[in-house]
Amino acid sequence: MPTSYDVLIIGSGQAGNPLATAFAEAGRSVVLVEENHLGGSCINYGCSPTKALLAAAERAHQIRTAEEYGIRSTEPEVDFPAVIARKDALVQRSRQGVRENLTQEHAGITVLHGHAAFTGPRTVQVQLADKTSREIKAARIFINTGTRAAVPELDGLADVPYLTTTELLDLQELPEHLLILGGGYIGLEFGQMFRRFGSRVTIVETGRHLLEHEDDDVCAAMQEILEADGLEFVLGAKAHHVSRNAEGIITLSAHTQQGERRLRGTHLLIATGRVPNSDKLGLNTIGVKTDEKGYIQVNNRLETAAKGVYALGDIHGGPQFTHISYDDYRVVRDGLLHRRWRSARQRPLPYTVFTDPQLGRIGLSEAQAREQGVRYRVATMPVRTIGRARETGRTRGFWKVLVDDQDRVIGAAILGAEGGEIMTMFQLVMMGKLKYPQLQNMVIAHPTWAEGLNNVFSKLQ
Ligand SMILES: Cc1cc2nc3c(=O)[nH]c(=O)nc-3n(C[C@H](O)[C@H](O)[C@H](O)COP(=O)(O)OP(=O)(O)OC[C@H]3O[C@@H](n4cnc5c(N)ncnc54)[C@H](O)[C@@H]3O)c2cc1C
Ligand SMILES: NC(=O)c1ccc[n+]([C@@H]2O[C@H](COP(=O)([O-])OP(=O)(O)OC[C@H]3O[C@@H](n4cnc5c(N)ncnc54)[C@H](O)[C@@H]3O)[C@@H](O)[C@H]2O)c1
Repeated sequence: MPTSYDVLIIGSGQAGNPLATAFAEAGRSVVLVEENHLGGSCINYGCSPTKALLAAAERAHQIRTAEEYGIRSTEPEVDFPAVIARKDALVQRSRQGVRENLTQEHAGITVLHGHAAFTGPRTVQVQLADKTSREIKAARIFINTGTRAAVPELDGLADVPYLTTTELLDLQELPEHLLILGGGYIGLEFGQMFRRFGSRVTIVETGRHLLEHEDDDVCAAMQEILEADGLEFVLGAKAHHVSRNAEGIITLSAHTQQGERRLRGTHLLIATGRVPNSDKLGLNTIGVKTDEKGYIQVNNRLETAAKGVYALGDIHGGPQFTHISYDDYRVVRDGLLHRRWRSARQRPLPYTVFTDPQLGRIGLSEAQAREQGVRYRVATMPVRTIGRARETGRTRGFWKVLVDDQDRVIGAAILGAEGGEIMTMFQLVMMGKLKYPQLQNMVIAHPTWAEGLNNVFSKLQ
């Protein structure tokens, strides 16, 4: 006999956890099934651990460059296991926090550890960790199962002990030379991190520039900055073979426009995107549709083709960010619990690449504005013109802001110190539909990064 609940959540991701507590607070019986760690990828092997390690890498960089500020220092000694232990402690605390929130601070939530798969309409079989199974029925089912690293078809890869970010985050020895396949978010964040820990790093990317969705000038500036930090790039490269010799040296062979390249390293990180965890969910038994990559198809209320079944977060194809998954939770909570439906397709898309300096992005890029036929003007400003930048010695990068023919901001790419925070100011400007002359004349405390808002529009093309 299946056990019945009002709500079943599959996956303890960024939408599933708050959804469980919201339904429990509204008096519904909730069961949440997680096959791995509570908290999903962001907490356990995504955003938080990465940013904890990036902070350690930045500290090493600051020590290394302290003499530029008149502070004498020696080359920092990176105690890599200690760096990993600090990250682990943070992850443990966050995971524990999620567990307590679900199981102690909210009545009415049952947490099961196991793998869930559909066996019929609104019915799920859970294979529990102790090898027993449970059948569960629920009036509403929410799929929040996220993604895992995509592994490309590459001759020889099966015989090479490659890493994805999950394994790399638990490494105990610092790679001597890290080869990274893929120059996206993960490639750049991990690349700079390991370079600063002391590894040699080579990034191999198929595209002709990094960060495929950004404007050429932004990508070129990012590449220049990272090259100055000592990262090496092989762009426009088609990797076709990989092998490892008896000494543990990995050789990655790639066709490039300059001819064949054979790149040697001690470790290989695969960072070529993600694939959805939809393949072992039994979706065909209930008629949930997926696209050709396996992402679940949903409407703007996040409903799947099966009645009463919803999909939230990365599993419906992105954009794949924690804040988007969390907003999916808000869409469903408001719609189902408060009868206030809002479209999940109409929302701003802010994001930040956490390199140093960061790239904060909101709204249209210049290429997107052009493609969409939007009339726009561009303002750019080197970060070094901001007083705060010169005082703190953080002068790298530039701000790029687009305005429409009504003088309203329609997009920003902030490559510079605190790029994510400054981008969020532009997001507020866009929300408030402010016109750029209002920013030029706004009284801003001196000397802050925000003062750039006064000046960025002085060179509006
Ligand atoms: C290295 C890395 C760094 C990142 N950094 C950032 C960042 O800085 N900022 C940002 O916004 N985003 C970042 N992301 C992306 C972010 O982690 C995800 O977009 C976010 O976690 C949303 O995930 P989700 O809610 O869809 O599901 P997830 O958090 O992925 O959770 C899905 C859960 O479902 C479980 N599960 C899967 N199948 C089943 C099943 N059949 N039964 C039971 N349980 C199941 C999984 O074990 C997992 O715990 C990063 C990702 C990675 C990999
Ligand atoms: N700061 C953040 O918000 C953050 C950080 C990390 C990850 N994430 C999320 O995680 C997702 C996954 O990150 P990612 O970096 O793996 O994916 P990505 O899609 O950002 O980048 C993958 C890159 O790999 C390249 N590539 C694909 N196949 C290749 C091959 N065979 N050889 C060489 N290059 C190849 C692509 O051209 C692309 O540039 C991101 O899309 C993002 O949503 C976000």
